[in-house]
Amino acid sequence: MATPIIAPFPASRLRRLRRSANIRAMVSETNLTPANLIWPIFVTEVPGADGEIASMPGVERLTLDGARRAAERAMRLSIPAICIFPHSDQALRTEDCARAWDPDNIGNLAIRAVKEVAPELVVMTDIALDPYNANGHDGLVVDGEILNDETVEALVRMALVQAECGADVLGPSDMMDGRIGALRAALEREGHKHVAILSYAAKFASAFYGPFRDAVGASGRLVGDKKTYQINPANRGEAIRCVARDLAEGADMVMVKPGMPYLDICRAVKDEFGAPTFAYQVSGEYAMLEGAIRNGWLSREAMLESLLGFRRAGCDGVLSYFAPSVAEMLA
Ligand SMILES: NCc1[nH]cc(CCC(=O)O)c1CC(=O)O
Repeated sequence: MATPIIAPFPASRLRRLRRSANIRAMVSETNLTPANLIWPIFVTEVPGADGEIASMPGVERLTLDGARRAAERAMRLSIPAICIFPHSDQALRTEDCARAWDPDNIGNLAIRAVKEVAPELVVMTDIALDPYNANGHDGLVVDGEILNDETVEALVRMALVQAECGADVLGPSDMMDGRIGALRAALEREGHKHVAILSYAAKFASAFYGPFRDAVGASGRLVGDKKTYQINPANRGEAIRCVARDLAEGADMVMVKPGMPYLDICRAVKDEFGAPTFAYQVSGEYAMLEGAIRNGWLSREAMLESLLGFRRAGCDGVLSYFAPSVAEMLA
């Protein structure tokens, strides 16, 4: 950035350009539009499990019909993309995670349902085994170890089925090594060369995922933690290396996750690589803002301000549970 020349006071009065809404609009450096939003939704196959998620007030698990309505709502609000997260039957979660590549699992049914009603809407998916895993981990667990290479093979099977069902963008959120290269090669080989990969490249081992694990029914199951595969929140250099690696393996877009406590990483990633960069304002960030808003401790402006912060930090877009309410506010 060029160093701005500032005349000494009173020649320079920075308040001149803050005097009215229109003059502020003229010099606004960043903006937030619905095009910057990706809306994550939860879809359940369990009768009676639809409805509000206690730790995410205002966010619901949807039925397939609810997912169709959400897709139509996204289109009406000019939100370009939704991201589908499955809530599967607990009784069908196994150690081999075989349902992850079942074409009729709830995530895949939801992809097809959404594409039926909104073929233009970009459908993003999650690639990780946790929604179908008996022990809540993103990878296969044998004798307490999260296996890397075997998990990558399972993720490839899962991804190909999602692509077959019509997914436009795959979101590997598992943090295994080598998965981007393996996914990209398999997609090319199997006739899905146009399917994009938005890698959860800099995904930290965070306490802010708690409400999400409630939403997908993984909270009570998770044995231990995810620190052997997700990044230590103390590490910035490692996050940059992860992004470099995933881009080199063929990721089309990259993500930083969580969002608000990691805006320095967003800025560094955008400056370093210039690739399409997204942040995930995760469930815990949503819960703390929405909780405070519902208690009257914060105004809804806080939600807009938080999202603008991602834009200022260099993000092209944000996955946010606030997406539909923000798009409504912006309309
Ligand atoms: N594959 C797991 C996954 N995919 C997205 C999220 C979190 C999203 C959120 O908190 O909103 C997680 C949770 C985790 O890693 O435990």
